[in-house]
Amino acid sequence: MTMSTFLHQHVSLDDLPFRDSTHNYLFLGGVGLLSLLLLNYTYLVLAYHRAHSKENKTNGQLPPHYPFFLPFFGPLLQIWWDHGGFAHRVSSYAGKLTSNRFSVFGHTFYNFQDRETIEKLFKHPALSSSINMYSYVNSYLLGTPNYAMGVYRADDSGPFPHPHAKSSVLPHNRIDHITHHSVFRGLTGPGLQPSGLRFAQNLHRRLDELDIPEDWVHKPDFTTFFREVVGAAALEAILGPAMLRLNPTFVKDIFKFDHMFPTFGPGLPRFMMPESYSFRDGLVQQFKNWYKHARKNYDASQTFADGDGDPWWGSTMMRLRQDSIKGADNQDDESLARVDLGLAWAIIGNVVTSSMFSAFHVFKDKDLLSRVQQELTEHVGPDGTLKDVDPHKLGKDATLLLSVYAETLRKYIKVYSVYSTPHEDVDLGKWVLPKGELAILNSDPCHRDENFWNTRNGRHPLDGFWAERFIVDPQDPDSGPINRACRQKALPQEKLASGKPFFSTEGCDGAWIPYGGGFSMCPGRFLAKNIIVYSSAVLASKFDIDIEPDTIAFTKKRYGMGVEDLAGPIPFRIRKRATSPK
Ligand code: HEM
Repeated sequence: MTMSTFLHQHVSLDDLPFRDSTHNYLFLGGVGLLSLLLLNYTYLVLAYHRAHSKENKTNGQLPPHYPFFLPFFGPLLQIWWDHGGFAHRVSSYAGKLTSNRFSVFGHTFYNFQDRETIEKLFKHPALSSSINMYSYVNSYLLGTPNYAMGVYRADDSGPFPHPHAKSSVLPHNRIDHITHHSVFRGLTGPGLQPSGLRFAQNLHRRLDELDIPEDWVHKPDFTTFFREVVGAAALEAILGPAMLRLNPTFVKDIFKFDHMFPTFGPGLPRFMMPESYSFRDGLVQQFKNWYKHARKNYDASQTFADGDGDPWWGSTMMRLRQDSIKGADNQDDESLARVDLGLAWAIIGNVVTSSMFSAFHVFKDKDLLSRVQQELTEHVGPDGTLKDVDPHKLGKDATLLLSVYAETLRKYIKVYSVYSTPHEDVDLGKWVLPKGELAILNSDPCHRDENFWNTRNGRHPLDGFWAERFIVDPQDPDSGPINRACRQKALPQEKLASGKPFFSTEGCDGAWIPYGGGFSMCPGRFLAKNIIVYSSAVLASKFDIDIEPDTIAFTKKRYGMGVEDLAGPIPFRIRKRATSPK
């Protein structure tokens, strides 16, 4: 029976709201579609609850499908409207973090958020590669040309020195391993301590150049101050002075790029965002200019005394990437400049604003500030100066500043990390991740898990900032980051025996995850910690700072990429401390 016959037999047109039949057909079609959608949605909701009711009874299940009213578009509207709210809904069930999957435009995402699963996921060797994420970032966000993307898309050999047994990728095309090896060497291996020391020198030099007087000076924006001082010092520590000298607008440009970064996410073509595309091309050109110059001038004899840096390539890591990455098929200056742009973004993308927030909280709370200053005096001695302190050492010893650092990342880092399994299904205990599927996890719901974190019975809510959250006081059983019921790991005996309060993230493995986790965990995490702790330390010891606003507003435009975008400037005033060390 056609729609028309059905209408004539069962429905009088007078019952319908429109005079002409076309509109009435459309109206009825709409009602029919809506009913189908409602029926489908009711079924999905029931299936969802049913799946969660068995959640703790069986192992190896597929995570339940999170129900959406519009099947194909999934959560798009919710993400657009309130990404953070959606992330929390899709990550919990009956007040507890859990795992769910959802689909957008036919792509399924396995959203793993319960702690036990996250811990298993981080340890599973089949999930060690971030090559999928890498491919997406390189092509969509950085604009790496298609001819060069082939090796990224084809590499299923994994990040380890030995390729996966089922992979046939040639050694020189093992781009996953090649890139990881280079950043591990530069950021977690022999390059780490020298980079930190170069950062410290650059930071002191840049602050000295500002020549801040002993009388108050007003500045329009604390974030811009951090970009120009901490951001530039960090970039120079890795890319070196020549890059910044040759491209005087580079520091400003990379932060502008950071701001526009999310707009490249959906992969819109050039004609829809020509200005952003050509701005990004301009940045890539800055890298290419630098390569030419560094190749011409580099001389191994000029390597710095730290054994890692040099005046042209900045660090051994940047120099070695020239050969290792370009050794893979179809790589050239253009493609290398794109991935180096990505690395430069990674250097500043989160650490600069996180450093700013760490300092923001230290200076906003006068009591905290004086305890930080006291801690620093104990480190450097009454006549000492932070110029003599290795950031790597401070990043291990400064208990209070370390706790401020960890709490800053807990509160402000809202980041997705992505995992995939190209060769096999992965057993994660309660849940399973099928071969070829994409797992995601989001730090935000974990960082605000009321069931896990210590809030001292609600006195230090997770939306707030508690500078001491990550300090364990052996004399106080209620101290430390984890609430009593969730503490599973024993704390280091020698630290407890010392009787002195100490910094700890012990036992927070699947809960404090600002850097992702597992093998593909952020390799810049140690440098990031040292930068954040050292920046607050230097400012607290050298300057008085009054920050105007008490709270900070965000745009919500880059939820899931780390620190969110600030909605406006943070005016402040600054002066040199009368007792400031040199
Ligand atoms: C607060 C600061 C930072 C945060 C929150 C952060 C977070 C992250 C996260 C979540 C990832 C993805 C990890 C994964 O896929 O599991 C990542 C990757 C990466 N980060 Fe960081 N990061 C920070 C600072 C830095 C710094 C300072 C550097 C460099 C000096 C850096 C270099 C990198 C690199 C190179 C990657 C890609 C690693 C790969 O090859 O897969 N990060 N970061």
